[in-house]
Amino acid sequence: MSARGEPVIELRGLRNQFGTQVVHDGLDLDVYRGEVLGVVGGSGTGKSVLLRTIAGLQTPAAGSIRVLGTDVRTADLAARTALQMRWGVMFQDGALFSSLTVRENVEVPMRGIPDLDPGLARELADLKISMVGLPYLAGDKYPSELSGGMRKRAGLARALALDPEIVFLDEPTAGLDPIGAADFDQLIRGLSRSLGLTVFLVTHDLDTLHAVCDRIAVLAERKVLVTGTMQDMLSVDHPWVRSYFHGPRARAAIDAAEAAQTGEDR
Ligand SMILES: Nc1ncnc2c1ncn2[C@@H]1O[C@H](COP(=O)(O)OP(=O)(O)OP(=O)(O)O)[C@@H](O)[C@H]1O
Repeated sequence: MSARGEPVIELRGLRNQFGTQVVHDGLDLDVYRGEVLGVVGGSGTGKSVLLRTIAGLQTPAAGSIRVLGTDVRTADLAARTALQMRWGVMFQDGALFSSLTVRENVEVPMRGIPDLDPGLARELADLKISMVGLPYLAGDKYPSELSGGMRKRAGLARALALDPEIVFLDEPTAGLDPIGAADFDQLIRGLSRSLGLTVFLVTHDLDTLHAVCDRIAVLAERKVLVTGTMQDMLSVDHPWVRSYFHGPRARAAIDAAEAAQTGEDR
């Protein structure tokens, strides 16, 4: 798909630091409506910090963050609350409340909707649970009764609870076996296409980049070093980018993607 709609996330001059450790400095990034952007980078380059900063869970030291046209840093509380209802976040392992059932977890974001009928909230939650491919009965289960893959799906259902325009996913396939990871990739791809979602996806998983992402942003040297398609990444002359996109794992991911494409073409 074309990755050039209207920008829904615009970062300019972003700076994040913890004490004397500067994680981001002068970071610029645009994310366009309807695209799936994969964010990659070496360990500790600040991928999760970036996600948390955009999603309003962390305050940057400097820079501007516009999401869906609103300046997150200067907006008043009402505007920020309204904005937060237009995105969903899925953390690694789902980050579910262990004392709540899956259905109750999915209902949590709906508590912000005034006068929402409890029966309707339940129906909406069940709809989200089925959208992510969980069996109906999973709604009554507690997170500890689910597999890791099911917990991730439940986390995704909760991120989708309010029909968001943007979804932030932090390493969605980490810890899944290859088949589970491939299934999850297909789920993300399918939902992003059918719902027109913009997806900001932090990952280490080359298969995910191939299967799901329209564009890739590489974090290095405290900023977004480069953005582009997988094809673009292959010609970037930077040590980390070269070793990541040309290493043995990259070769295996390219082979797998080509095999999948051949299967689709038949
Ligand atoms: N709340 C915090 N307080 C202090 N330092 C932090 C905090 N959160 C993150 N950091 C530091 O910021 C840096 C970036 O962390 P982050 O988790 O974003 O990296 P990452 O790129 O997601 O890494 P990985 O690929 O290993 O998950 C790390 O050095 C980390 O220790």
